[in-house]
Amino acid sequence: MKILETALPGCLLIEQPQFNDNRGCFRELYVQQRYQAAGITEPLLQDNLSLSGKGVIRGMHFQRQQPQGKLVTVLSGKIYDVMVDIRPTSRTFGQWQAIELSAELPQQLWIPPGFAHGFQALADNSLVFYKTSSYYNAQDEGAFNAFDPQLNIPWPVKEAVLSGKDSQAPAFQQVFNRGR
Ligand SMILES: Cc1cn([C@H]2C[C@H](O)[C@@H](COP(=O)(O)OP(=O)(O)O[C@H]3O[C@@H](C)C(=O)[C@@H](O)[C@H]3O)O2)c(=O)[nH]c1=O
Repeated sequence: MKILETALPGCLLIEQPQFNDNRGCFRELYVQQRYQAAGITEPLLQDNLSLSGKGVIRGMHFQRQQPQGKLVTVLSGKIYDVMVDIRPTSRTFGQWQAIELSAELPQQLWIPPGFAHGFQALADNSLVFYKTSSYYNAQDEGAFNAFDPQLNIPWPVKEAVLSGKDSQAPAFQQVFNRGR
């Protein structure tokens, strides 16, 4: 397993070994001991799965009191995954990074607690599996608008599909009451 640092401290791109043979392939998605040794020490408590058609944007989401670290794996299709640093004392507060994850490559993304997260599906049937370090709590959820001009995230698919909730999400500055 190869761990690659990203531009945002704490966010990691993980390259996993994949074993191919005449039947197909095999890959371990999470081995607690190994991930803890790689610095992902949070217990991963919940597993989530979402399926999206091309153009779907989910985000930008976070939890306030119980921030969720997320270990993201794409099982089919391809996504443009975006993380935004919302740790109040971070020197990269308000900065974002995007990484493409495809089911064709044995990669994962670790987004630690303290980041907002969202993605756009770049292909139909994009199946995204992610483990989280704290439980989902609808009352604790926060969101800001994926099209916030301050962040200016260049979502690759122009015909975007969002939930009603996400399309009405407030601006980044309105949520955090400060700029970058
Ligand atoms: C996220 C989540 C949603 N739900 C429910 C609430 C709602 O009825 C339905 C769909 O919820 P949402 O519209 O919030 O789903 P979605 O937009 O896919 O939300 C997810 O987006 C990505 C980017 C993340 O990072 C996740 O943490 C999560 O916020 O599923 C749960 O029961 N448990 C969960 O953990």
